[in-house]
Amino acid sequence: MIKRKSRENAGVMSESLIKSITLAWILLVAAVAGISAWTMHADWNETVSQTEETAINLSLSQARQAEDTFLQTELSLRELQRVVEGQLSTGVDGPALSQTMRELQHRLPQLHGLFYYDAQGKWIATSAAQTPAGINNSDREYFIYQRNNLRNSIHPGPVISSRSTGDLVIPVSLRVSDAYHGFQGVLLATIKVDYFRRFYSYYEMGKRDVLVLMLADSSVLYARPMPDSYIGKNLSSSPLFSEKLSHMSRGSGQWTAALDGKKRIFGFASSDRYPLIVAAGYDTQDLFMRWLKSRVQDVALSLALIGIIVALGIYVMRQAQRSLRYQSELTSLRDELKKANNTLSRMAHRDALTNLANRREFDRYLDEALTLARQRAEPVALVMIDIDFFKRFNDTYGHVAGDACLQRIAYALNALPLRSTDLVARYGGEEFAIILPGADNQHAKAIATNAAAAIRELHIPHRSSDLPSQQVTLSAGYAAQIPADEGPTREALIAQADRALYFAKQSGRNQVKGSEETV
Ligand SMILES: Nc1nc2c(ncn2[C@@H]2O[C@H](COP(=O)(O)OP(=O)(O)OP(=O)(O)O)[C@@H](O)[C@H]2O)c(=O)[nH]1
Repeated sequence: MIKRKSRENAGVMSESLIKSITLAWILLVAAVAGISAWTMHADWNETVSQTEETAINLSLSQARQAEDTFLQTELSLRELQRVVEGQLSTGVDGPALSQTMRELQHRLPQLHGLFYYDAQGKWIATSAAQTPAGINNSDREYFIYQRNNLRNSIHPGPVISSRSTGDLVIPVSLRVSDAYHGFQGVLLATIKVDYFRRFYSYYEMGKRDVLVLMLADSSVLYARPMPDSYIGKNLSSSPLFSEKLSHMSRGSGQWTAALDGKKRIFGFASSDRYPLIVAAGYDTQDLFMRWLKSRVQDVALSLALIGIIVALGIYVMRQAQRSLRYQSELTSLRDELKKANNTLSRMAHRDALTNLANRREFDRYLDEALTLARQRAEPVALVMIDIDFFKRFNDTYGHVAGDACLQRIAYALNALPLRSTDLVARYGGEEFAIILPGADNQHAKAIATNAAAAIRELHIPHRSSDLPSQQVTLSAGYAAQIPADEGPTREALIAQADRALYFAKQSGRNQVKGSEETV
């Protein structure tokens, strides 16, 4: 029972230890994985914000560059406007104006051409080598815009294909008015889309990164590295126009480009002077792959660390299981040893047949009782008991029955109403003894008489007994002494009780005699 309990305890302990190790292990792996993931996440966020910063800076510089390009163009147009408006009353000198235009164009590499159309859209002057005949430009967007708009401001329009050369150009127009603000035609400068194409090609960008120049109405003027088919595309569905530009002139963010449906990290800037916007977008997937490549070492280190922890955890777990197994085996070995010790100790002090104290224990206990009695000046009594005609019982009923009879007698003696300090022992063979510390003759006689009666009450048949009851009986002799300093010794007390027993036998058996009767 005790053994099972201690095994159960060991089992519960080992289970909780394994649970603790597993929990600590999982927590450690989770902590390392969490810290690594958090570090990577923070690093990626830092990369994104740096990229946004770069995108804003690129957009700003390109917006400034576009602004300069348009400003130079505006200054040229203003100069031409002054000349044309000064000649309106006398009639515009087309060839001279064309010459001025050629000189101006020569100074500005972005210019594709300069033109003046009168109020009906007829070509009056151009920087081109010759004025094409029969072409009318009154249907162009810029012409209609300037005719209907009294504001004296330049108007960059959506990209068109030049009617003179077929090139893609950005038209920048300025109204010509007379003194009464009457419409007197349109001055037009066309800026080569190729100018921006060449300029944007100087920047090192990824294959899927974009740099886009747009008008404020969201139409594309040029988008690098997209083909020309993207020019003129309307991007009003982009978050750039639907959210960002409504409350900021420059900024950044991540969104899916309306241009081609790819997710990018954007920076954007709009011109303060002209309705122009530049956006630089870095492909999120490309950036992530580049970032991941640069972090391969960190990822490998984190994975290696987690691997080491997992391996260590498995090793510790195995060691713990092994030592727990050893511990459990040791516990059960200890239990078995304890049990064996108990058995040995019982065997050393107990009689194997009757389980009463044996002769060795009898001697020890009687010595102890005598020493104690000597110290306290109290008496010690001893009752010696011998079964009557037991040889005959064995002869009659056999040795096995004799053993059983002795066991029943021992049980009955042990069941007598005795004090906790009294001791019943098997003295030897069919002889028993009762040590009664603190008992006088009277007490000892009572116990001996009770013992005789108890055996009689067992009614064990004994047909070869000389006694008329033909049942097993006992004879008992008792002696009580207050031990003096020099005696009595154990042997003396035993001898006294033995003499009384001999007297009881002599007196016919089945009776109790005291040592006082033998004197
Ligand atoms: N069955 C059995 N018999 C035992 C045991 N120990 C001693 N005896 C027997 O007890 C008998 C004792 O016989 P005796 O000493 O002659 O005494 P008795 O026959 O009882 O005669 P009285 O004492 O004079 O009445 C012997 O025959 C022993 O063999 C035992 O452990 N088991």
